[in-house]
Amino acid sequence: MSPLANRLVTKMNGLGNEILVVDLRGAGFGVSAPEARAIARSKGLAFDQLMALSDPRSEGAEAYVTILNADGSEAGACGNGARCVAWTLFRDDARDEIFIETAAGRLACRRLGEWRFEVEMGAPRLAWTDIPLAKPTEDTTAIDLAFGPSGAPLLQKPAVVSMGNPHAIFFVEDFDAYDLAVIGPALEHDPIFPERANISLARIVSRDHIELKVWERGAGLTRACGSAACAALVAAARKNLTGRRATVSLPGGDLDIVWRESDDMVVMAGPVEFEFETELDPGLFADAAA
Ligand SMILES: N[C@@H](CCC[C@H](N)C(=O)O)C(=O)O
Repeated sequence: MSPLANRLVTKMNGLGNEILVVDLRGAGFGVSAPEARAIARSKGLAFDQLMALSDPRSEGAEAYVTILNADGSEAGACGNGARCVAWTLFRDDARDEIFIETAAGRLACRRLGEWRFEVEMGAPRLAWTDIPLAKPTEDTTAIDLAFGPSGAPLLQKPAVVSMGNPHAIFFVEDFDAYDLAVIGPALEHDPIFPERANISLARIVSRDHIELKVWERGAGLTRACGSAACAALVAAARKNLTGRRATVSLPGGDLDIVWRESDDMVVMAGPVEFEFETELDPGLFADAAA
């Protein structure tokens, strides 16, 4: 039987990005890719990202967080998930700031209100090797990629940004001309992205407002993606389409993003929602090798 059987999980969402948090600190085991896929396939617990907490690896951090997409792949960053993890950690804690660790680094999380949190998502990584791209590319604000969806204007020259995970952002005017569910999978798997990529369509509304839709690597179309919102603001600011602070409107709602000049840090603020807590049914893992 899977050691995850009967473990307590917390179902939350960040702007409709479906998040499952499982606290495995002290347990001595994590969540395997087949186990993650089995939970994601289940009726009541389907998630976009599963945030698995294990023991912290450095002084002063509350937990190390492994981020798994619905397809079982691991991601370096998840902004909406980080806010949900912060909510679970702040639940019985009077402090207003804590630190979590992820593959992308140590993130400071702050409570702004009962259901609102801020996360320091790290500095963006902008070299082609950081994304990574398959070939040397000097200008990562407009890479050599074009895609011609049927019945819509050509998509070309996306900006790319790593927030600890790879993002490609196409700035478009005809925001509603594209079916991201159709073009997303092809772009996610384009050979220019050896580790695949999260694909965004962005429309500049004003110098401090961006509209964004995201096809997520390993999860598909989601209602919101925090790291994509950070990447979009960085890409827009680098292209001088916005300043270094903007509201990013996603289908699930708004995130406030700031790219701090003083230390290069990208800071994301937004809400979370608690849905329910339950134990993992042992039956879920009957075919977890699949
Ligand atoms: N929804 C997340 C991003 C999750 C990871 C992403 N799909 C990847 O594989 O890089 C967010 O809120 O940032």
